[in-house]
Amino acid sequence: MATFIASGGRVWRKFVKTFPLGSNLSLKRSPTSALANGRLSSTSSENVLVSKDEKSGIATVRMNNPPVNSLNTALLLSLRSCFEELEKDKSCRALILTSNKPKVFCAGLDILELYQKSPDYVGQFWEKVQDMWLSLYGSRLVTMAAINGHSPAGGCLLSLACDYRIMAEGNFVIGLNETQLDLVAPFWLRQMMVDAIGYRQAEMALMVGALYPSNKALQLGLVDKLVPIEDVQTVAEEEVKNWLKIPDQARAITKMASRKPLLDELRKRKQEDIQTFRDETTRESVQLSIQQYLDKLKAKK
Ligand SMILES: CC/C=C\C/C=C\CCCC/C=C/C(=O)SCCNC(=O)CCNC(=O)[C@H](O)C(C)(C)COP(=O)(O)OP(=O)(O)OC[C@H]1O[C@@H](n2cnc3c(N)ncnc32)[C@H](O)[C@@H]1OP(=O)(O)O
Repeated sequence: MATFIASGGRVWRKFVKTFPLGSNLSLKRSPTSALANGRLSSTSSENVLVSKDEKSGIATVRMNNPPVNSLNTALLLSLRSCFEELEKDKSCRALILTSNKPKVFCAGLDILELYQKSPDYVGQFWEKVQDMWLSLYGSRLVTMAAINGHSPAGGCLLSLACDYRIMAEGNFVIGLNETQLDLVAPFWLRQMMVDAIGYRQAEMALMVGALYPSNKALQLGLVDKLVPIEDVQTVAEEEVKNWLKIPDQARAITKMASRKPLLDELRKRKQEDIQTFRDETTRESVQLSIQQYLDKLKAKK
Protein backbone atom coordinates (compact mmCIF):
# COMPACT_ATOMS: atom_id res chain seq x y z
CA MET A 1 0.00 0.00 0.00
CA ALA A 2 1.43 3.41 -0.83
CA THR A 3 0.03 6.80 0.01
CA PHE A 4 1.41 10.31 -0.10
CA ILE A 5 1.04 12.57 2.87
CA ALA A 6 1.63 16.29 2.52
CA SER A 7 2.50 17.91 5.79
CA GLY A 8 4.33 21.02 6.91
CA GLY A 9 5.34 21.94 3.37
CA ARG A 10 6.93 18.56 2.70
CA VAL A 11 5.48 15.56 1.00
CA TRP A 12 5.83 12.28 2.85
CA ARG A 13 5.50 9.00 1.12
CA LYS A 14 4.14 6.44 3.49
CA PHE A 15 3.73 2.81 2.84
CA VAL A 16 3.70 -0.33 4.84
CA LYS A 17 4.93 -3.36 3.10
CA THR A 18 5.28 -6.88 4.40
CA PHE A 19 8.61 -8.55 3.94
CA PRO A 20 9.56 -12.18 4.44
CA LEU A 21 9.18 -13.52 7.96
CA GLY A 22 6.60 -10.89 8.76
CA SER A 23 9.03 -8.00 9.08
CA ASN A 24 7.76 -4.66 7.90
CA LEU A 25 9.27 -1.74 6.07
CA SER A 26 7.38 1.42 6.57
CA LEU A 27 8.19 4.89 5.35
CA LYS A 28 7.17 7.27 8.03
CA ARG A 29 8.23 10.20 10.13
CA SER A 30 10.92 9.77 12.72
CA PRO A 31 10.08 11.25 16.10
CA THR A 32 13.27 13.23 16.74
CA SER A 33 14.57 14.20 13.34
CA ALA A 34 14.70 17.75 12.07
CA LEU A 35 13.51 16.28 8.79
CA ALA A 36 10.46 14.92 10.47
CA ASN A 37 7.26 16.76 10.02
CA GLY A 38 5.02 14.11 8.60
CA ARG A 39 2.42 12.08 10.41
CA LEU A 40 3.63 9.41 12.76
CA SER A 41 2.19 5.97 12.96
CA SER A 42 3.74 2.91 14.43
CA THR A 43 3.21 -0.71 15.28
CA SER A 44 5.35 -2.71 17.68
CA SER A 45 6.10 -5.45 15.14
CA GLU A 46 8.04 -3.18 12.79
CA ASN A 47 11.76 -3.83 13.05
CA VAL A 48 12.88 -1.13 10.63
CA LEU A 49 11.34 2.34 10.54
CA VAL A 50 12.07 4.56 7.60
CA SER A 51 11.33 8.21 7.06
CA LYS A 52 12.19 10.01 3.89
CA ASP A 53 12.24 13.68 3.19
CA GLU A 54 11.11 13.95 -0.42
CA LYS A 55 12.57 17.40 -0.90
CA SER A 56 16.15 16.57 0.07
CA GLY A 57 16.00 12.87 -0.81
CA ILE A 58 17.39 11.93 2.62
CA ALA A 59 16.00 8.77 4.21
CA THR A 60 16.49 7.84 7.84
CA VAL A 61 16.48 4.14 8.58
CA ARG A 62 15.90 3.29 12.25
CA MET A 63 16.58 -0.17 13.52
CA ASN A 64 13.78 -1.11 15.85
CA ASN A 65 14.43 -4.56 17.17
CA PRO A 66 14.25 -4.36 20.98
CA PRO A 67 15.95 -4.71 23.31
CA VAL A 68 19.33 -4.23 21.60
CA ASN A 69 18.78 -4.36 17.80
CA SER A 70 20.55 -7.68 17.52
CA LEU A 71 20.72 -8.76 13.90
CA ASN A 72 18.41 -11.73 13.65
CA THR A 73 17.07 -13.18 10.40
CA ALA A 74 14.03 -10.90 10.36
CA LEU A 75 16.03 -7.71 10.91
CA LEU A 76 18.63 -8.68 8.31
CA LEU A 77 15.92 -9.31 5.73
CA SER A 78 14.17 -6.05 6.55
CA LEU A 79 17.38 -4.04 6.37
CA ARG A 80 18.31 -5.54 3.02
CA SER A 81 14.84 -4.96 1.59
CA CYS A 82 14.90 -1.43 2.88
CA PHE A 83 18.35 -0.66 1.42
CA GLU A 84 17.32 -2.12 -1.94
CA GLU A 85 14.02 -0.25 -1.94
CA LEU A 86 15.79 3.07 -1.30
CA GLU A 87 18.45 2.22 -3.88
CA LYS A 88 15.75 1.82 -6.53
CA ASP A 89 14.00 5.02 -5.51
CA LYS A 90 15.42 7.59 -7.93
CA SER A 91 14.50 10.49 -5.67
CA CYS A 92 16.50 9.06 -2.78
CA ARG A 93 20.05 10.42 -2.50
CA ALA A 94 21.15 9.53 1.02
CA LEU A 95 20.51 7.17 3.86
CA ILE A 96 21.10 7.72 7.57
CA LEU A 97 21.29 4.48 9.54
CA THR A 98 20.49 4.73 13.22
CA SER A 99 18.73 3.08 16.14
CA ASN A 100 15.22 3.80 17.24
CA LYS A 101 16.40 3.11 20.77
CA PRO A 102 19.17 5.47 21.84
CA LYS A 103 22.05 3.96 23.84
CA VAL A 104 22.27 0.82 21.71
CA PHE A 105 22.89 1.29 17.99
CA CYS A 106 23.17 -2.45 17.34
CA ALA A 107 24.40 -5.35 19.52
CA GLY A 108 25.71 -7.24 16.50
CA LEU A 109 24.56 -10.59 15.24
CA ASP A 110 21.87 -12.22 17.30
CA ILE A 111 23.98 -14.76 19.13
CA LEU A 112 20.98 -17.05 19.50
CA GLU A 113 20.98 -17.45 15.71
CA LEU A 114 24.38 -19.11 16.05
CA TYR A 115 23.67 -21.26 19.07
CA GLN A 116 22.60 -24.90 18.77
CA LYS A 117 21.49 -24.51 15.17
CA SER A 118 22.06 -26.86 12.25
CA PRO A 119 24.89 -26.17 9.77
CA ASP A 120 22.28 -25.44 7.08
CA TYR A 121 20.53 -22.93 9.30
CA VAL A 122 23.68 -21.01 10.16
CA GLY A 123 24.77 -21.13 6.52
CA GLN A 124 21.52 -19.54 5.41
CA PHE A 125 21.78 -17.03 8.22
CA TRP A 126 25.28 -16.04 7.14
CA GLU A 127 24.12 -15.55 3.56
CA LYS A 128 21.60 -13.02 4.85
CA VAL A 129 24.42 -11.16 6.60
CA GLN A 130 26.44 -11.18 3.38
CA ASP A 131 23.50 -9.98 1.26
CA MET A 132 22.61 -7.20 3.66
CA TRP A 133 26.24 -6.05 3.67
CA LEU A 134 26.49 -6.20 -0.14
CA SER A 135 23.46 -3.93 -0.47
CA LEU A 136 24.69 -1.38 2.09
CA TYR A 137 28.40 -1.32 1.27
CA GLY A 138 27.63 -1.26 -2.46
CA SER A 139 25.00 1.46 -2.25
CA ARG A 140 25.08 4.39 -4.68
CA LEU A 141 23.57 6.55 -1.90
CA VAL A 142 25.45 8.64 0.62
CA THR A 143 25.32 6.36 3.65
CA MET A 144 25.81 7.80 7.10
CA ALA A 145 25.92 5.83 10.35
CA ALA A 146 24.34 7.83 13.16
CA ILE A 147 25.69 5.66 15.97
CA ASN A 148 23.55 6.66 18.91
CA GLY A 149 24.84 4.02 21.33
CA HIS A 150 26.86 0.81 21.64
CA SER A 151 28.00 -0.70 18.39
CA PRO A 152 29.89 -3.97 18.93
CA ALA A 153 30.71 -6.59 16.27
CA GLY A 154 27.87 -6.66 13.72
CA GLY A 155 26.99 -3.12 14.84
CA CYS A 156 30.50 -2.07 13.90
CA LEU A 157 30.11 -3.99 10.62
CA LEU A 158 27.03 -1.90 9.77
CA SER A 159 28.84 1.30 10.70
CA LEU A 160 31.92 0.43 8.66
CA ALA A 161 29.76 -0.31 5.62
CA CYS A 162 28.59 3.31 5.65
CA ASP A 163 30.48 6.24 4.11
CA TYR A 164 30.77 8.26 7.32
CA ARG A 165 30.31 7.57 11.02
CA ILE A 166 29.00 9.96 13.65
CA MET A 167 28.96 8.52 17.16
CA ALA A 168 27.51 9.57 20.48
CA GLU A 169 29.95 10.82 23.10
CA GLY A 170 30.00 9.03 26.41
CA ASN A 171 30.27 5.55 27.72
CA PHE A 172 29.51 3.71 24.48
CA VAL A 173 31.69 1.12 22.77
CA ILE A 174 32.39 0.17 19.19
CA GLY A 175 34.68 -2.44 17.68
CA LEU A 176 35.06 -5.95 16.40
CA ASN A 177 35.07 -8.21 19.46
CA GLU A 178 34.55 -11.45 17.50
CA THR A 179 37.61 -13.22 18.89
CA GLN A 180 36.18 -12.79 22.40
CA LEU A 181 33.40 -15.14 21.29
CA ASP A 182 35.89 -17.50 19.63
CA LEU A 183 34.70 -16.22 16.22
CA VAL A 184 36.84 -14.97 13.37
CA ALA A 185 35.77 -11.87 11.46
CA PRO A 186 35.54 -12.71 7.74
CA PHE A 187 37.95 -11.18 5.20
CA TRP A 188 35.53 -8.51 3.99
CA LEU A 189 34.87 -7.28 7.52
CA ARG A 190 38.58 -7.31 8.38
CA GLN A 191 39.30 -5.37 5.19
CA MET A 192 36.80 -2.63 6.08
CA MET A 193 38.52 -2.29 9.45
CA VAL A 194 41.94 -2.03 7.77
CA ASP A 195 40.55 0.56 5.36
CA ALA A 196 39.20 2.62 8.25
CA ILE A 197 42.03 2.56 10.78
CA GLY A 198 45.07 1.19 8.95
CA TYR A 199 46.77 -2.19 8.95
CA ARG A 200 48.63 -2.22 12.26
CA GLN A 201 45.80 -0.84 14.39
CA ALA A 202 43.27 -3.12 12.68
CA GLU A 203 45.48 -6.16 13.10
CA MET A 204 45.80 -5.53 16.85
CA ALA A 205 42.13 -4.61 17.28
CA LEU A 206 40.98 -7.75 15.48
CA MET A 207 43.35 -10.12 17.27
CA VAL A 208 42.32 -9.02 20.75
CA GLY A 209 38.67 -8.36 19.84
CA ALA A 210 38.94 -4.78 21.07
CA LEU A 211 35.91 -2.72 21.94
CA TYR A 212 36.79 0.97 22.07
CA PRO A 213 35.08 3.78 23.93
CA SER A 214 33.87 6.41 21.50
CA ASN A 215 36.71 8.88 22.19
CA LYS A 216 39.34 6.23 21.43
CA ALA A 217 37.36 5.19 18.34
CA LEU A 218 37.55 8.79 17.13
CA GLN A 219 41.27 8.93 17.78
CA LEU A 220 41.78 5.74 15.74
CA GLY A 221 39.57 6.93 12.89
CA LEU A 222 37.04 4.18 13.48
CA VAL A 223 34.43 6.92 13.69
CA ASP A 224 34.64 10.33 12.06
CA LYS A 225 32.86 12.61 14.50
CA LEU A 226 31.66 12.58 18.12
CA VAL A 227 28.67 14.57 19.29
CA PRO A 228 26.34 14.52 22.30
CA ILE A 229 23.85 11.69 21.96
CA GLU A 230 20.90 14.02 21.54
CA ASP A 231 22.60 15.70 18.57
CA VAL A 232 23.59 12.59 16.62
CA GLN A 233 20.65 12.67 14.23
CA THR A 234 20.74 16.42 13.59
CA VAL A 235 24.48 16.43 12.98
CA ALA A 236 24.11 13.42 10.66
CA GLU A 237 21.51 15.33 8.64
CA GLU A 238 23.78 18.39 8.43
CA GLU A 239 26.71 16.22 7.37
CA VAL A 240 24.63 14.46 4.71
CA LYS A 241 23.57 17.82 3.31
CA ASN A 242 27.24 18.75 2.91
CA TRP A 243 27.89 15.50 1.08
CA LEU A 244 24.91 16.15 -1.16
CA LYS A 245 26.56 19.33 -2.44
CA ILE A 246 28.83 17.00 -4.43
CA PRO A 247 27.23 15.81 -7.70
CA ASP A 248 25.73 12.37 -7.09
CA GLN A 249 27.14 10.67 -10.15
CA ALA A 250 30.78 11.59 -9.64
CA ARG A 251 30.55 10.76 -5.95
CA ALA A 252 28.87 7.39 -6.54
CA ILE A 253 31.27 6.37 -9.33
CA THR A 254 34.23 7.27 -7.14
CA LYS A 255 32.78 5.27 -4.27
CA MET A 256 32.20 2.24 -6.48
CA ALA A 257 35.70 2.44 -7.90
CA SER A 258 37.12 2.04 -4.41
CA ARG A 259 34.61 -0.55 -3.15
CA LYS A 260 34.19 -2.75 -6.23
CA PRO A 261 37.22 -4.99 -5.57
CA LEU A 262 35.95 -6.00 -2.11
CA LEU A 263 32.36 -6.37 -3.31
CA ASP A 264 33.50 -8.55 -6.21
CA GLU A 265 35.73 -10.59 -3.96
CA LEU A 266 32.85 -11.51 -1.67
CA ARG A 267 30.53 -12.22 -4.63
CA LYS A 268 33.18 -14.56 -6.00
CA ARG A 269 33.89 -16.26 -2.66
CA LYS A 270 30.36 -16.22 -1.25
CA GLN A 271 29.93 -20.00 -0.99
CA GLU A 272 33.40 -20.50 0.43
CA ASP A 273 32.69 -17.82 3.05
CA ILE A 274 29.38 -19.51 3.94
CA GLN A 275 31.08 -22.88 4.24
CA THR A 276 33.74 -21.46 6.57
CA PHE A 277 31.07 -19.84 8.71
CA ARG A 278 29.07 -23.07 8.88
CA ASP A 279 32.13 -25.08 9.86
CA GLU A 280 33.42 -22.54 12.38
CA THR A 281 30.24 -21.67 14.21
CA THR A 282 29.01 -25.25 14.58
CA ARG A 283 32.35 -26.48 15.94
CA GLU A 284 31.90 -27.85 19.46
CA SER A 285 34.46 -25.58 21.08
CA VAL A 286 32.91 -22.50 19.43
CA GLN A 287 29.46 -23.56 20.59
CA LEU A 288 30.83 -23.81 24.11
CA SER A 289 32.34 -20.32 23.87
CA ILE A 290 29.04 -18.93 22.58
CA GLN A 291 27.20 -20.59 25.44
CA GLN A 292 29.64 -19.11 27.96
CA TYR A 293 29.33 -15.70 26.34
CA LEU A 294 25.54 -15.88 26.54
CA ASP A 295 25.76 -16.89 30.20
CA LYS A 296 28.08 -13.93 30.83
CA LEU A 297 25.62 -11.56 29.17
CA LYS A 298 22.76 -12.88 31.30
CA ALA A 299 24.85 -12.80 34.49
CA LYS A 300 25.51 -9.09 33.96
CA LYS A 301 22.15 -8.32 35.52
C1 LIG B 1 33.67 -16.63 7.15
C2 LIG B 1 33.67 -16.35 8.55
C3 LIG B 1 33.85 -17.56 9.35
C4 LIG B 1 33.72 -17.61 10.63
C5 LIG B 1 33.44 -16.41 11.34
C6 LIG B 1 32.42 -16.53 12.33
C7 LIG B 1 31.77 -15.49 12.72
C8 LIG B 1 32.04 -14.15 12.25
C9 LIG B 1 30.99 -13.21 12.65
C10 LIG B 1 31.45 -11.87 12.42
C11 LIG B 1 30.43 -10.82 12.43
C12 LIG B 1 29.76 -10.40 13.67
C13 LIG B 1 29.63 -11.13 14.80
C14 LIG B 1 28.74 -10.66 15.89
O1 LIG B 1 28.08 -9.66 15.80
S1 LIG B 1 28.61 -11.64 17.28
C15 LIG B 1 27.69 -10.66 18.43
C16 LIG B 1 28.59 -9.86 19.27
N1 LIG B 1 27.86 -8.95 20.11
C17 LIG B 1 28.24 -8.65 21.34
O2 LIG B 1 29.24 -9.13 21.81
C18 LIG B 1 27.39 -7.68 22.08
C19 LIG B 1 26.74 -8.32 23.25
N2 LIG B 1 25.86 -7.38 23.93
C20 LIG B 1 26.31 -6.43 24.76
O3 LIG B 1 27.48 -6.25 24.96
C21 LIG B 1 25.28 -5.56 25.43
O4 LIG B 1 24.04 -6.22 25.30
C22 LIG B 1 25.15 -4.15 24.85
C23 LIG B 1 24.99 -4.14 23.33
C24 LIG B 1 26.40 -3.35 25.25
C25 LIG B 1 23.89 -3.48 25.46
O5 LIG B 1 23.96 -3.55 26.86
P1 LIG B 1 22.61 -3.37 27.72
O6 LIG B 1 21.82 -2.23 27.20
O7 LIG B 1 23.03 -3.35 29.14
O8 LIG B 1 21.73 -4.66 27.40
P2 LIG B 1 21.91 -6.14 27.98
O9 LIG B 1 23.32 -6.57 27.92
O10 LIG B 1 21.24 -6.24 29.31
O11 LIG B 1 21.11 -6.98 26.91
C26 LIG B 1 19.69 -7.01 26.88
C27 LIG B 1 19.27 -8.40 26.42
O12 LIG B 1 19.72 -8.61 25.08
C28 LIG B 1 20.54 -9.80 25.03
N3 LIG B 1 21.59 -9.58 24.03
C29 LIG B 1 22.52 -8.64 24.01
N4 LIG B 1 23.29 -8.72 22.92
C30 LIG B 1 22.82 -9.77 22.23
C31 LIG B 1 23.21 -10.38 21.02
N5 LIG B 1 24.23 -9.92 20.25
N6 LIG B 1 22.52 -11.44 20.59
C32 LIG B 1 21.49 -11.93 21.31
N7 LIG B 1 21.07 -11.40 22.49
C33 LIG B 1 21.74 -10.33 22.94
C34 LIG B 1 21.09 -9.93 26.45
O13 LIG B 1 21.48 -11.24 26.70
C35 LIG B 1 19.88 -9.51 27.26
O14 LIG B 1 18.98 -10.59 27.26
P3 LIG B 1 18.05 -10.89 28.53
O15 LIG B 1 17.24 -12.07 28.13
O16 LIG B 1 18.99 -11.17 29.67
O17 LIG B 1 17.25 -9.64 28.74
